Amino acid sequence: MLDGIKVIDFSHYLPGPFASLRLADLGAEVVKIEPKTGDMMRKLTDDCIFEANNKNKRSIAVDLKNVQDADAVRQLISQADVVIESFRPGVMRRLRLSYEDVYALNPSIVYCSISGYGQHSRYASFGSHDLNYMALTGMLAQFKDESGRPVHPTITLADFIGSIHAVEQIVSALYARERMGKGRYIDLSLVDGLLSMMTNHIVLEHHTGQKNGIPILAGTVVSYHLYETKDGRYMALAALEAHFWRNFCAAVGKFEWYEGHLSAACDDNSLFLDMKQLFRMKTFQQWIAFSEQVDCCLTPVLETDEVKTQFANNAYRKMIHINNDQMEVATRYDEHFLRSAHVRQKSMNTNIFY
Ligand SMILES: CC(C)(COP(=O)(O)OP(=O)(O)OC[C@H]1O[C@@H](n2cnc3c(N)ncnc32)[C@H](O)[C@@H]1OP(=O)(O)O)[C@@H](O)C(=O)NCCC(=O)NCCSC(=O)C(=O)O
Repeated sequence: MLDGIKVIDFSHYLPGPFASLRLADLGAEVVKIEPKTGDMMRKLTDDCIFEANNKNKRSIAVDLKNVQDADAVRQLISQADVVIESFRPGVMRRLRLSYEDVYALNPSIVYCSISGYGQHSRYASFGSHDLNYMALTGMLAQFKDESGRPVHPTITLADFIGSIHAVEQIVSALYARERMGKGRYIDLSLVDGLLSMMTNHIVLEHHTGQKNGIPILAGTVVSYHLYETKDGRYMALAALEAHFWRNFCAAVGKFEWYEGHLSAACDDNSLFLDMKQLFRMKTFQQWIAFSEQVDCCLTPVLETDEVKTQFANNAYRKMIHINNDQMEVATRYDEHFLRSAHVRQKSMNTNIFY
């Protein structure tokens, strides 16, 4: 879909690389510009993480502070459609690779700067990471333990949402360029991307005082809740509509529960106690078997190593697959793409990492 689009990607860590991976998987030709010392993600974590976020791209290692290397990169940019960078604001200007510098070389460029706080805010010069963005947007406050302490997230939501936000903006800018003949600059803040996911929480609290988002989706009713099984695993029941709840009640032989569809998930409610007891009567596997028979929005809460095996649909869609002995997760479903994707491309010169 993005065949013929050339992306020069200076970004490091996760948000920019995952954005350019998505563009590569959509057909763009991506050249990753790395420092000669390597991307930080190579140093901070396992190689497989670097590979997973940078497959399907070419890569060159250059010293951007060296005049010859910088000129070679400018040459690449002059023929490119998109530039992505995610340094602290000001870095690209010092390297003489700011939007204005690049625009002078290639006025139709779509140039996306990814940062924590935007390019010009009071906080722009501060370094920052996913945990900071989660903390500053109210997102982290959504994950608390029973004593009210925030739980350290084990997924970098701001990074991933920022990547998708960047792709959305870049693809829109490319589309606008088709119609109007002009590129543009995108000032993409990871906080902004995450904040937009807090829309419902912020709006609802402002207008009604209601905390923690839409109550009916936040575990407050019996039909939309997590239940523990006999063997200590969990099932996610999301029978929001009356017909799903009816199906559930019928399948467990409890027609008398029907009226309690949206009753409170609290221990004062005998129906909730009965539901908890019911779920503790069967094992996780027995509830999985039940969930595959009854159309009631019931699913197992899977561990990471189970997502491929315990939900047949994930295997059927081939989003997770083994390619040349490497575990891969696709960025989108497309039968043709999945057959041909992820062939590692050849390096551009002798300085390359792969
Ligand atoms: C991630 C950062 C905190 C890292 O901060 P720093 O380590 O202090 O790096 P900076 O970006 O300030 O500067 C990078 C420096 O490396 C130099 N540099 C970079 N590439 C090159 C090459 N190829 N050659 C020579 N020099 C280079 C660049 O010129 C800068 O030098 P000087 O000009 O001499 O300074 C920051 O980049 C940042 O806030 N970025 C925006 C938001 C972001 O991406 N956050 C991380 C999300 S990922 C995440 O949260 C996570 O994974 O965890």
